[in-house]
Amino acid sequence: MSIQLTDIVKSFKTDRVLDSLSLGVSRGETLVLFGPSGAGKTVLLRLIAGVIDPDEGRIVINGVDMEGVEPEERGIGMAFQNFALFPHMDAHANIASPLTARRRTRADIEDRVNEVAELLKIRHVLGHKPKELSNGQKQRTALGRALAAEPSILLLDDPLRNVDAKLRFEMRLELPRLLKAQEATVIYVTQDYKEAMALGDRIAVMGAHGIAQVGTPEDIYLTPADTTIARLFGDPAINLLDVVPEQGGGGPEIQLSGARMPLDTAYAGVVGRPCILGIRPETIRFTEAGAPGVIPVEIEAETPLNEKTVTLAATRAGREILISRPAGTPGPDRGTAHIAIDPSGALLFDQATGKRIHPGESA
Ligand SMILES: Nc1ncnc2c1ncn2[C@@H]1O[C@H](COP(=O)(O)OP(=O)(O)OP(=O)(O)O)[C@@H](O)[C@H]1O
Repeated sequence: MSIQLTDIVKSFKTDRVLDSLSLGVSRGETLVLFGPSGAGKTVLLRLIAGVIDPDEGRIVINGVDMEGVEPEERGIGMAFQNFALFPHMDAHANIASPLTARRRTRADIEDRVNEVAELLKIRHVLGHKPKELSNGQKQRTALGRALAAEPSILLLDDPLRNVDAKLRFEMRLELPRLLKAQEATVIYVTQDYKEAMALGDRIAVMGAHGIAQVGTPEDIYLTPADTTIARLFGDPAINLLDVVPEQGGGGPEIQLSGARMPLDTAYAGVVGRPCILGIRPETIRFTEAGAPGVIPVEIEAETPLNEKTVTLAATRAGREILISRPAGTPGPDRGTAHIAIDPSGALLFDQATGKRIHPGESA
């Protein structure tokens, strides 16, 4: 492990922001910290950087306990939300500053500055002073400086927050390559789930009391620990319907719109238990009436969403369901339509706690 946090506690007055948090990040891994405002993401980065100290717990970096180790001795590069650029230097000099300090050759510095400026799309403003840069450009310059320094550990606090949507999209595609090429261990904070999924080897989802779930983007998307996390990932959001599974002829099933949707037989233990059925909009498809498990719905509205078309439909009981399909593929007109839900993608959560019910779990 490159970074190992064990039982970290941090309070401000009576407010316990981090409560016994443990987390390990492997060498070369990009770990995304994802969560709502106030969850303690920045506090966690500041603790690792050594700007503040934990009340309890241990921080070990590359095998060395960091207690008493000054921030500048920790070998960490940072780009925080407040840009902290040198105001009298242009963007080029700001990005080059860690390399100049290390007395790298001029040609070396030029190559490195141009490489990060190219990636961050700021080559055209390299001659500008911070006051002539937009917030998004300042943020990218600060990120460029952190990248140029090539630290073995890089802490990035929402570095694309002020960057417009189109650039964010492009950087989501390009940043992972650059971070991998750096071979740095990266902790990357964001509130944008798409950024989290694009950049993270793993994602740590932070809730009110620390880390709610850690896993690969796929783990978090396909098997979220609870309904809150399920809702945070996905656009359109996951469908969540209150249901009570029943015993059918071939195994557990759910009644929807007068039809019967079979559940995986591993869910036999949930018959009679109040559950929430979670269905991702893209796992539902329109189909013909008549086949077993096909559910009739009324189409209410349709809207384009980026590269998808999203349909709002209602069951006979008036429960609304979102269905998404690739834009340009045919869909039904208004009126009655029929849908099929892939049971292998259906998730079940406990109605009382919101926690995901694992297949094979008994009542
Ligand atoms: N120096 C401080 N003094 C008092 N409270 C603080 C201090 N630093 C952070 N906090 C509190 O700790 C909590 C977590 O703050 P933090 O900035 O880590 O949240 P965050 O998850 O990074 O949010 P955001 O995404 O908005 O940056 C907040 O309630 C904040 O008010």
